[in-house]
Amino acid sequence: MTMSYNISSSEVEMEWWISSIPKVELHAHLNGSIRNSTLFELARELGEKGTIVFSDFEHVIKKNDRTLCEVFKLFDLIHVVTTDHKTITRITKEVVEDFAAENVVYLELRTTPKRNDSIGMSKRSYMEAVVDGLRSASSNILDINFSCDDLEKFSKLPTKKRIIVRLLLSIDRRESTASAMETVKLALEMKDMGVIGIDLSGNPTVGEWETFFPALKFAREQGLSVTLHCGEVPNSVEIQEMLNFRPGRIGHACCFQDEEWRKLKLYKIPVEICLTSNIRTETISSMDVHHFANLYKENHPVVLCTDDSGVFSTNLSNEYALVSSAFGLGKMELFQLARKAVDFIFAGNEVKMELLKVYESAARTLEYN
Ligand SMILES: CNc1ncnc2c1ncn2[C@@H]1O[C@H](COP(=O)(O)O)[C@@H](O)[C@H]1O
Ligand SMILES: [Zn+2]
Repeated sequence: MTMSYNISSSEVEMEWWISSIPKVELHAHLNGSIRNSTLFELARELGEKGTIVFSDFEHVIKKNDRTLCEVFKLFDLIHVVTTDHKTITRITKEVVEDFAAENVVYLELRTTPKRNDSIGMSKRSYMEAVVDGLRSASSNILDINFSCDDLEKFSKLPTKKRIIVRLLLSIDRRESTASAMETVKLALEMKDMGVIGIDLSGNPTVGEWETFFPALKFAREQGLSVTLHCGEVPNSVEIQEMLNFRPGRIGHACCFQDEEWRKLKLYKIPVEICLTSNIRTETISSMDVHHFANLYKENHPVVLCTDDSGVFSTNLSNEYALVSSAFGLGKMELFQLARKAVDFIFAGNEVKMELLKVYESAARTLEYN
């Protein structure tokens, strides 16, 4: 008896093709990208020790439809399970290996440095645990202290095992100006460990732009790149202030009014598009009204990203497949979309040149029909 599946052979072929194109991921939160299996394993261990009640945890984790506010409650829960040095090292290693396995060749991984005095964790020791995770990843990862010679070898390394990783330090919107400034100073101290920028994220209904502005301004003056979660909820005043700051990129741009679209396009600020995240958190009601279509049509800089691949059960290949099925992009357009993302990375020209070589070589071997 033959089994019947809902997926056609052409869809399977397309999935395979998408997984084989080199991809660039610019918006991935470390703790949101944790493997489901790891999350359950860690929660079960803490349940056995009596630190948490596993069944309560399981109930929240397994829930599929979550509003944006519920997602932030979930993150607080994930942090209870993940925030110790050993676990942070482990999940960093796994997240990097997972991205490399689907042919992500360049990853800007972002995470919020956390302080927890009760376990001797400072923001710095948290970040050192992340860097240890990068060092222990089994992929041919070019992350820290790479030399130009290493970089030149990159495009010749075996596919699905090679990845360049850079780090962005996130400021959580619950933080004070002093705490945000501490994160920026840490980023500056860790420049030689792959840190290249700052992200502003966290619950968009919490905190004021004025609180973060001094730290973000200082970051930029000191040569760090800045990306902002912008317009996840309607807030015209804040969106305008963020756009006037002229960040290097923004994430989401879901709740923009006409004037804000005009400004975004005038300033040509690249947008990190997170389709599954926007649909699952109901920030956008359905794919057919998603702003990707208009931005893409108008040739505005966009880059497809996962946001929280663990929490939203997606990966970058799946985001490309979604764009193909929802907006009708063919193989050539998908390849060009992936390649164009190189223009918007925060790493410097040497890395860009090497990534372009990866795309040149892929363009010669891939078939587009
Ligand atoms: C769904 N859209 C989103 N909007 C805003 N912030 C988000 C987010 N998804 C994740 N984060 C931010 O990233 C943290 C988890 O990773 P790290 O602990 O930093 O590694 C969350 O606590 C939140 O601050
Ligand atoms: Zn995000």
